[in-house]
Amino acid sequence: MRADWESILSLVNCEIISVTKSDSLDSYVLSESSMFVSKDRFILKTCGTTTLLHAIKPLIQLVKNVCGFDTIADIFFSRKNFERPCDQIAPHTSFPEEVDWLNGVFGEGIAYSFGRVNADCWHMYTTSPQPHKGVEKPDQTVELLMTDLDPEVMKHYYKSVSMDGKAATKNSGIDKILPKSVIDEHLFEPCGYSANGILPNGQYWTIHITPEPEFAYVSFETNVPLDNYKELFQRVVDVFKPGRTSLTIFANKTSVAKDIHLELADNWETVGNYQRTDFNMAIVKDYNLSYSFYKNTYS
Ligand SMILES: C[S@@+](CC[C@H](N)C(=O)[O-])C[C@H]1O[C@@H](n2cnc3c(N)ncnc32)[C@H](O)[C@@H]1O
Repeated sequence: MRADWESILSLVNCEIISVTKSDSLDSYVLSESSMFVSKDRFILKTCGTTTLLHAIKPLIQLVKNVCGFDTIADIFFSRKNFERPCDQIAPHTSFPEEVDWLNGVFGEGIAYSFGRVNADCWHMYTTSPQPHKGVEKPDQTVELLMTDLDPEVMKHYYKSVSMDGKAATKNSGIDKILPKSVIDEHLFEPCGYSANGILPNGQYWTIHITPEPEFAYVSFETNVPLDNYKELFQRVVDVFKPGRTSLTIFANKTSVAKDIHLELADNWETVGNYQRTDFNMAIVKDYNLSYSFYKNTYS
């Protein structure tokens, strides 16, 4: 199986660094982010100039060959606007190009852009409603994409400061964000950090840090089910102290987080030092979705 994953990932331009397995989830730290595989879900997160969409067709074929599954309950592709779109390789040179490519595989889909398309924004593609049922089990994903990072805070993610990944996890406070997680982390040479956290029942979180001041960036993602993410948001921004961050929350109709969007709209205009500058809500098939953008008023 590992050889199959390696072959798919080679098309994307990334490699497996390490693997952690629980009874319901296999978690992979990659050279360019992370991959999570469970019985009924596959998540691939990449960065840089990787070509993530090249994984889709071989993945569909692999799942058919190995598991006999031939129906996709749902798919989501999302990303923030690129800092340097001209550095990207086809089919990732623009969101319309990515949408055309995805439509070529899945038929005419649904594409949205949230936030300010002339500044910070977040693009999302999913398939059109299908004749079969979508994901019925509770499903939620929360993501923070952070920029304007203080070099003092980013210093933990340099080999010259932290001896290894474990030291960076502890010294930075990442280990306190979702305690009791089994953490698989990697500190790159000379800098850069990736971690996957696993909790029971297929729950995961993943953090990727690019600390170089010219293009510093941190991403946090989890599927931990909560009916309010305010404390979690606060814990994440307390660790990374970004000047700016997006927050996206996806939750389907059976998730405990399904009504969080109303709470967000009414009560999350300011969270600690953070002031919301953009807020969009949408209902996409069985999912409630919100996009918020915050600025640190102290930075
Ligand atoms: C954490 S990794 C990949 C995660 C990616 N930034 C994301 O947000 O998903 C990126 C950071 O590791 C550093 N790095 C060092 N060696 C690397 C390698 N062989 N592959 C990828 N990143 C490497 C980069 O300079 C950068 O600071």
